Amino acid sequence: MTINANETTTESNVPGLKGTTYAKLQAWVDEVAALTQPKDVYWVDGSEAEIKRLQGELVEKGVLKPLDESKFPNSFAAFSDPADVARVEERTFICSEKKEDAGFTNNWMDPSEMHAKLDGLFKGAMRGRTMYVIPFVMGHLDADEPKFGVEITDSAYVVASMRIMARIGSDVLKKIEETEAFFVPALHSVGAPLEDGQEDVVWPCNEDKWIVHFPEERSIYSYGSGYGGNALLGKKCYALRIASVMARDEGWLAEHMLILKLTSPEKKSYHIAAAFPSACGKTNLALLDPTVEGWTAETLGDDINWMRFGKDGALYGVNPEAGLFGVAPGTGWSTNPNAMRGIAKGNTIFTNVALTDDGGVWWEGMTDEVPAHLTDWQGNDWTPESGRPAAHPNSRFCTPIDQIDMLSDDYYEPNGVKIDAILFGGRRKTTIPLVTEARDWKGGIFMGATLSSETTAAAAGATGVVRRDPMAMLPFIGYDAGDYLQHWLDTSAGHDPEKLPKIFLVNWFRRDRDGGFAWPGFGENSRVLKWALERIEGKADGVETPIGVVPTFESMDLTGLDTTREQFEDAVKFDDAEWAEELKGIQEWFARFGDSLPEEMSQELTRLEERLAK
Ligand SMILES: Nc1nc2c(ncn2[C@@H]2O[C@H](COP(=O)(O)OP(=O)(O)OP(=O)(O)O)[C@@H](O)[C@H]2O)c(=O)[nH]1
Ligand SMILES: O=C([O-])CC(=O)C(=O)O
Ligand SMILES: [Mn+2]
Repeated sequence: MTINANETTTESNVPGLKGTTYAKLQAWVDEVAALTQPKDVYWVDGSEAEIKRLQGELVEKGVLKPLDESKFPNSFAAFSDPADVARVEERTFICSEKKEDAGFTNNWMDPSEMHAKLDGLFKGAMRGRTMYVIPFVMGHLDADEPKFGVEITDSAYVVASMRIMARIGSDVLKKIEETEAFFVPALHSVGAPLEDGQEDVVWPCNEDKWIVHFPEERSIYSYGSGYGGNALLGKKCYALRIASVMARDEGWLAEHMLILKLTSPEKKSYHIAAAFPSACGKTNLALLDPTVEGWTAETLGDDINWMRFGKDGALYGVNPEAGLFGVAPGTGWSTNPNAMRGIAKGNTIFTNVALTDDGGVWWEGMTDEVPAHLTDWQGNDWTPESGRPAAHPNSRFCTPIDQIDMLSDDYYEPNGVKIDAILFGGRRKTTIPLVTEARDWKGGIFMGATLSSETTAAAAGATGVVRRDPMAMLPFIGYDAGDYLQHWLDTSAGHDPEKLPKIFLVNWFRRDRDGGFAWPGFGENSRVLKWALERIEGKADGVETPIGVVPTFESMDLTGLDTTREQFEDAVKFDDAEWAEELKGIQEWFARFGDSLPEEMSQELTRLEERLAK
């Protein structure tokens, strides 16, 4: 077996690294190679020459379809197996030493039993394939304590995607070596070994899927899927599940949040973090085009926010990712022009979108006009009469974040930005008003703890079912959910309440009496953010309800919108009957925590019960 796939070539600019001087890493790579038996091992250097070569190979194999250069330069479309289109929560495990440390929200298996299981699955799993070694860092390489990882994968599509989503390659490896740093070992295989002479398929994967985390070991194993959050292990697996455990142990917060900077007409800037479940509007809000007069927005992150308290007592957040892995459907020139402009610059991998006849891509909501003919994500002819979506509902674009024109310079700040407000939000047709201000910090944590949302296509399983999703972290908390809530309370305890971010609950998805969206959403959400920031400044009115303060018709800047008082009421109303139902849902939810529910959360529930009973 050669150490580098192309070691024997004589070109001077041969891409790839020649292994590592760091014995601990080399030993792990050797051990994995011995187990998985790849045809060769390739160390990813992250260079331009390397990615060009990989893209060429992927195009030749039909894994990537190049798009028309004049429309989407250096961009490609990939099409997954129809059974490998989203995260698989049922197949995701937290294998803590003790079952109770995984909590009731996670699947658990005894770590030694799981290791035995994984050894069996990974044995020979990479036969006939190249094993790629990707050194990566989540967050900045010059952060105080850079968070390193090394992903081993047998998928070149994963390499190409990781190169967009994280900082990878030779600089990272050099720093790991120099500092003999701790790194999270993250092993991925599509689980489709090739026997001698066996032809590969375009999207190899395995029916049997395992997404496994060992929190104490800080290690990740992913088997059987090539898709997004299952396979790009720096993202959900590391930056949320493993990082949430690191954060618990080290006193910080790893959250499923966007970060947005907003500047008022008076040139005062604020940073807003917002936690919404998958496919509930993070990327769209992160790329907000404000419609409200005089306000400007800049992006810092669209999915993950690592937060720490600074010496000054304020909370600082940083986006550890380098790309966007955004939901394509609904992202369009009218709803999200900032995303569209970024994508149009190219260097993008699209997965499971539809193809236009002239070498472009299309998905539902991209343009108002629907093309007369497309090739759908499964390769079939498609016309508007086909009666099925052309793009998969969870189709995605994977684009470097620095292509976003509105990217804030603060994105490059290794220790992050001061967070002024936190929004928790979900997708609810009823019950949850457009925006509600929490009474105080603990009331806000309660809002996050009881957050609920209808399920979406971002995860396999039924969609449209209301479920509780604490801080939008239900599928991503790497330990016990009650301990996670307690950690939010503990890390913030003792801090000056004046310095803590103000918390709001939002819902862009409420329906009006006619069944349509009660609020126009997207860029118009800037009006809601303006109201929230004016509440912080003590400048906007609101009405007290049992759940918190909601805006009055007069307090919300609706200039230029034709929203009537009646429509606005539909969006913001607090409804007794809906809340009688909601309370039951919250009580049932909290009952599931058993002893691990923080005392302060049951106190908050009692207070809510009292206010609702009045
Ligand atoms: N009605 C309405 N739909 C929205 C709004 N914001 C986002 N959406 C739609 O919600 C879907 C998901 O939005 P995203 O912004 O991609 O969600 P996300 O939270 O980033 O999703 P993940 O990347 O899976 O974590 C898209 O189809 C959007 O068009 C809004 O304000 N109103
Ligand atoms: O993880 C993925 O595949 C995509 C994503 O961002 C999410 O589902 O939240
Ligand atoms: Mn997103």
